[in-house]
Amino acid sequence: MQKNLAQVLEQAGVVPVLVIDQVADALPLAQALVEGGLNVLEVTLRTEAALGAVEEIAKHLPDAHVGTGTVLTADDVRRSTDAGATFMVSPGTTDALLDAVEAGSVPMLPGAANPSEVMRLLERGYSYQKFFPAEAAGGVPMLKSIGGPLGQVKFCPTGGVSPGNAQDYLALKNVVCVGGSWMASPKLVAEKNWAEITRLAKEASALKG
Ligand SMILES: O=C(O)C(=O)C[C@H](O)[C@H](O)COP(=O)(O)O
Repeated sequence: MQKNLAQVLEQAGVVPVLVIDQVADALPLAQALVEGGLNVLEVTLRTEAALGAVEEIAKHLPDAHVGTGTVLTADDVRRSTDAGATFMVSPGTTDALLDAVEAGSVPMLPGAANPSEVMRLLERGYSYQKFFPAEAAGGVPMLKSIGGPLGQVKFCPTGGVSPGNAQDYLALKNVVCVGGSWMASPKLVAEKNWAEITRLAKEASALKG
């Protein structure tokens, strides 16, 4: 169920988490990130422009894997699928959300923040999970501890991940990639500073090692 997603995440390294306010920014932003070596992009469904942005990237940038983030409901699953998202990411998990995902065709990276949530997702077959909010929920020590009894689960920690701590996460055996917004901050996007976004993306992509 998460098979194709696993391959995408294994090569991602760092996944930019994007908040896009204007559809017109989607393509230049995605191009800037891909040029910097980051080709797995999560567009959060937090703005009116998000689905249009996903459509644009999916249609015009075949080198990128574009997914949706902040997927909370069955309706978000349907809208993500219609827009051409190749994966979805949620901050946490509900049964209604998982039911909708499993009835559909687009793989999900569901969110968990503690061992019980991790176990519940594992029971339903999700061995790749987002660890959110990573820093606030215990960061590197928490993931190391979870990796003892639940070593078969691989995580994409997101939330508070930065250039200063990304490598510590990526060095863990149970971390497949990390997510973060630092290389495409709302300020840089508003300024259309694509060159700086590419520079930060290059730095981030060098962290994969
Ligand atoms: O929107 C979602 O679905 C989320 O899960 C939240 C994002 O992953 C974080 O907001 C990114 O965190 P920062 O890198 O600390 O900005």
